[in-house]
Amino acid sequence: MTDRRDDAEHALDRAADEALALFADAPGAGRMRVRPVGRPFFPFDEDPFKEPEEPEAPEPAPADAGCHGNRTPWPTARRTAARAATPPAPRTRPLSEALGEVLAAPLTALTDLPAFDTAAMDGWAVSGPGPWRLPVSPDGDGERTGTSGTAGTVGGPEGQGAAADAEAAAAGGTCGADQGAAGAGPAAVAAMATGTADAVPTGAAVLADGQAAVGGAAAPGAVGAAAEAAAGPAAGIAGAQAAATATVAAADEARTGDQITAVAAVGHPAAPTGGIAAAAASGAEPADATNAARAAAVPAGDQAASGAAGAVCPHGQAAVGPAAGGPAGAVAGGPATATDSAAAPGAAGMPGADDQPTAVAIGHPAAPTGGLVGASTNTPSSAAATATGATAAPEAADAPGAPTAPAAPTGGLTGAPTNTPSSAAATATGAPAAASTAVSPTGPPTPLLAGSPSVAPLPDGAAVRIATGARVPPGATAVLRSEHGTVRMGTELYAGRHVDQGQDIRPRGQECRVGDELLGAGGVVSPVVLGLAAAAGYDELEVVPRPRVEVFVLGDELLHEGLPRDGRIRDALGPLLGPWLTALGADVVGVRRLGDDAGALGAALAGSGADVVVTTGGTAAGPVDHVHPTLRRLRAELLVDGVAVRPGHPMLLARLGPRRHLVGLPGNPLAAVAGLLTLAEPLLRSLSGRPRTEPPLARLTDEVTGHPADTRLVPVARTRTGRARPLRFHGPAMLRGLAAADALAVVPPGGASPGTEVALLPFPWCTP
Ligand SMILES: Nc1nc2c(c(=O)[nH]1)N[C@H]1C(S)=C(S)[C@@H](COP(=O)(O)OP(=O)(O)OC[C@H]3O[C@@H](n4cnc5c(N)ncnc54)[C@H](O)[C@@H]3O)O[C@H]1N2
Ligand code: MOO
Repeated sequence: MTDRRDDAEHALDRAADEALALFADAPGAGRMRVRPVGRPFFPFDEDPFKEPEEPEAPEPAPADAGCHGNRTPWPTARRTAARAATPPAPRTRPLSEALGEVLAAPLTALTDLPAFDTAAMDGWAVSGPGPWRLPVSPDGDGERTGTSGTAGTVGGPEGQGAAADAEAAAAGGTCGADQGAAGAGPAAVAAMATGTADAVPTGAAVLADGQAAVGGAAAPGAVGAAAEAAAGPAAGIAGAQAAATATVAAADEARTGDQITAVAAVGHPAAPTGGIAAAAASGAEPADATNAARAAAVPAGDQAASGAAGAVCPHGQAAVGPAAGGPAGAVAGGPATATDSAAAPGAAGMPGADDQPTAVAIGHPAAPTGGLVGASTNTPSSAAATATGATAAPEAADAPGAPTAPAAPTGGLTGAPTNTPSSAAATATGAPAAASTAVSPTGPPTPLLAGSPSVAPLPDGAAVRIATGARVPPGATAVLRSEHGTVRMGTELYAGRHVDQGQDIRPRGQECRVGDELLGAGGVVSPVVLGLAAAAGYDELEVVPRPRVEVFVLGDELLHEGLPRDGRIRDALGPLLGPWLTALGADVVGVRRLGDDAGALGAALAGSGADVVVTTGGTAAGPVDHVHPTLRRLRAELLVDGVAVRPGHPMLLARLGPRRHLVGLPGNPLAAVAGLLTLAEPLLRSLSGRPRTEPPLARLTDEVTGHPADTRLVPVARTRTGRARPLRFHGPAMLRGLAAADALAVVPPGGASPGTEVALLPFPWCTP
């Protein structure tokens, strides 16, 4: 059946081809011949894509060129178009505006990539052969398990607070986009925790949409500033931003042993009253608690609190244990995963703020004292603020009146529509005393997170929790994946399998070194190039500006909507050409319908500021074909006036002035596309700085009857085996074959037999 249909199709194709040949007006119609199989066709024995040895000046069209004159051979026409113009001077464009433009200079790495050794997996950075010792909390507590964090869920009697255990926050303290906003709702929120920095790099900041959110570890001096900022009467966004800023700055200066304050601030853009909920943790020095309390003392107060905790989302819609609370603050319950915590009833009780139903409490079970704070921000690249130091008060989870936290599908913290590229992390502990580093035997098991500014060295035999993307500490020899490690006694880490040196560490410079050429000049800036450029440190790119192109659609018979009627037809080229030209690298500044009005065409040409004007129709010598007369009047120079190609032979290329050109496309739609790919494509390629490329070749599945003297351009579809199948409905006025095609095949005079290799002019949206 298929074969018979194919046969029928091919018979139709052949009939159409023969009809075309019969109507051919070129001399030598009787000399029809078929090229031998296996030889690429380049009409006139010349490769149309090959650069000649000597650059040629464009040849002016012969005086008698045109419909019946000495039309330019197709390969020459393409070369002439390619040489008609040169690219303008490059310019610098921000990344956000460079898409589709062409690199004027090579893209050279401004940094090593990765910029530093990073963990490729979540797990532990380890030094030397195992087993390894893990850091421990001051109370001797270590990690509970090899792979999951511990957390308690609770709200105090006053129902306030959220605390995040370091593990839990890192693993699941998220503000997933699917999760409902909770906590402070539209109000701005700030959450603050005090404690002791347990590692130099702790803390960082997260700002999303500019409104929000920091978890920061701050030196004592900075704590007050941050607190003040957060507590400012402006509250809301301003306060949150100020807090964020202050905390970021402070975090950079934090040193081991510093008393720190983790501040998480979120301002919602729509915050009407600007209330800030500040959550202060204790388990720290009283002075810090005071600062924290100051931060909490917000005029709008409905969410203000001390001893409360916050889980913060970058967009600020979410997630805090917002309400006021007693000094007892948050409390911690038993072990639980972050997810459990989030879903747990009463996890975040908050009476007195009925419309703030949620806060998720994740208290560290081992936290010795005081209210605590966990602030967790989350973004795609992950961020979390963590705190420990909650006081155990298991009964608090059942506090009457405590609203139920919504069952968040994932993540330990309440969610808000969120996720932004910015990210950071903060860690704080409620440890009242001594300094600790990531590997201190007295320090808590603090994970190293992506975005940490610096990393303390890891001594031989030690291990520390690390997240994917985090800097690997100096001295680390490998990363042990979390699923491959087992923690015993809380402080000993065993590998379930052999760990190779360097395993799961992405070494600095693995992808490129600073100065490496990532892409050559002439590359088109694709979405991927934008990403690569950003990763490599670029804010802007040097590009060739897109040529400005204006399309003039000529023809009184054209309708722009509805069905053909009264002898009039729809304009098929206006809708087709704009996007096609854009895909060829043009900046299409307009598509104008000018009818068949010589005056309007002249005025439009004279007034156009485009680098290239593309006209459709009016190229022949009919009574209302105004293109030639108008070009003559404007003293335009005809570079190509008619091409020995079917369809489309009346196509033309003219120079309107310095750096201004016109491509005249015939009105028949397939003829117009033939002109587009013969003249406009090479002209735009040159103007936009795109390099010339070798045409793809493909063998024909079937014979194509040739024109005796002219090149034929035939719509073809690529088969699964890479052959080119000539398509039906390829008459000059048709679009149907073109719509099913991937390319136009270049068939030389005389035609081509099945299996013959021909050059293709691919459509930009199809892979060759
Ligand atoms: N005496 C001769 N007449 C013609 C010759 C020739 O050599 N000697 N060549 C024919 C060929 S080949 C072509 S192609 C056309 C080119 O003519 P024009 O460029 O002047 O185009 P028009 O006459 O304006 O239109 C031709 C045809 O296409 C239709 N058309 C025009 N614009 C559109 C559009 N935007 N969307 C859809 N269809 C369009 C128009 O209605 C006509 O049917 O000249 C032959 N004549
Ligand atoms: O070949 Mo025309 O018939 O250029 O469309």
